[in-house]
Amino acid sequence: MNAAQLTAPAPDPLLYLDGVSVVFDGFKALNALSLIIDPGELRAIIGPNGAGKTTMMDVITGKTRPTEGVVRFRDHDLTKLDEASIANLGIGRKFQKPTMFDKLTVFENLELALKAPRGPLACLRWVLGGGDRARIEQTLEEVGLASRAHDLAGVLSHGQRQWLEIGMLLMQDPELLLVDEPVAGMTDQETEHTAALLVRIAGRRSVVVVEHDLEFVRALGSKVTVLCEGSMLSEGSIDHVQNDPRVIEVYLGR
Ligand SMILES: Nc1ncnc2c1ncn2[C@@H]1O[C@H](COP(=O)(O)OP(=O)(O)OP(=O)(O)O)[C@@H](O)[C@H]1O
Repeated sequence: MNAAQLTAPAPDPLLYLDGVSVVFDGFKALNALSLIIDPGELRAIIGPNGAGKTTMMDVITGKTRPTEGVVRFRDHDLTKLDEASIANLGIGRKFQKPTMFDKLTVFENLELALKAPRGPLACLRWVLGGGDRARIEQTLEEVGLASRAHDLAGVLSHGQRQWLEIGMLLMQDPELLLVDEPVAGMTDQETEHTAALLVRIAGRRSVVVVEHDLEFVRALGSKVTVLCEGSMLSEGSIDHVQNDPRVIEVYLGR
């Protein structure tokens, strides 16, 4: 490492949470949570049930307003924006249950996802251009569904449906993708494919993954944040957090 690299400033964070609390009827679902996600970073979030993982995602996407704290995406104050405005800034969220049109093909679902932000009128007049077709084909490759492009979404396996939904989110070109328990119910092979997929798509965008499956988290090879009782309990490599006595006590040791 040379002197210039040693003194190089850290990149401006893409997502910045500081002192974020959410109180539901006197109960602190988030308790002074701080979290920084860099551009292009892949981050895994783990923690026991009720730790506040979903509430954290809800705060980032504007579904839940924090009681206090700072939530910034680039230079935007997310606490002042509604869900639609936050999505338009480039934050995509994948929920556990995929939402797609079963009677359309994989390609058509991606095509529709590409049109979605253009509004209904634009959709009616919309003709698939060469550039758009190339983007759909690139996304099919990225999520590993190129060979299924012309199959109906309804006949896909559970894992393939999850990948199609990730592909549909990619069509909106998000800068930050939030992914909620992507491998629940997947076979081991599908789980491996999903880890490789998320590693592949991070870099060009940031990806935050909430997951309980620690073998999958290990396969991501990313920094891991452990939440507990609404706060950050530990952060570091999977080996670091798995050997942290506090994490073993509240999460892993049970
Ligand atoms: N709308 C709400 N009203 C009241 N309490 C809530 C609400 N949403 C969440 N909570 C509580 O806040 C705490 C954090 O919940 P959250 O769903 O964020 O945890 P989690 O880490 O995602 O858990 P899991 O792994 O089980 O999904 C829980 O105790 C939950 O019961």
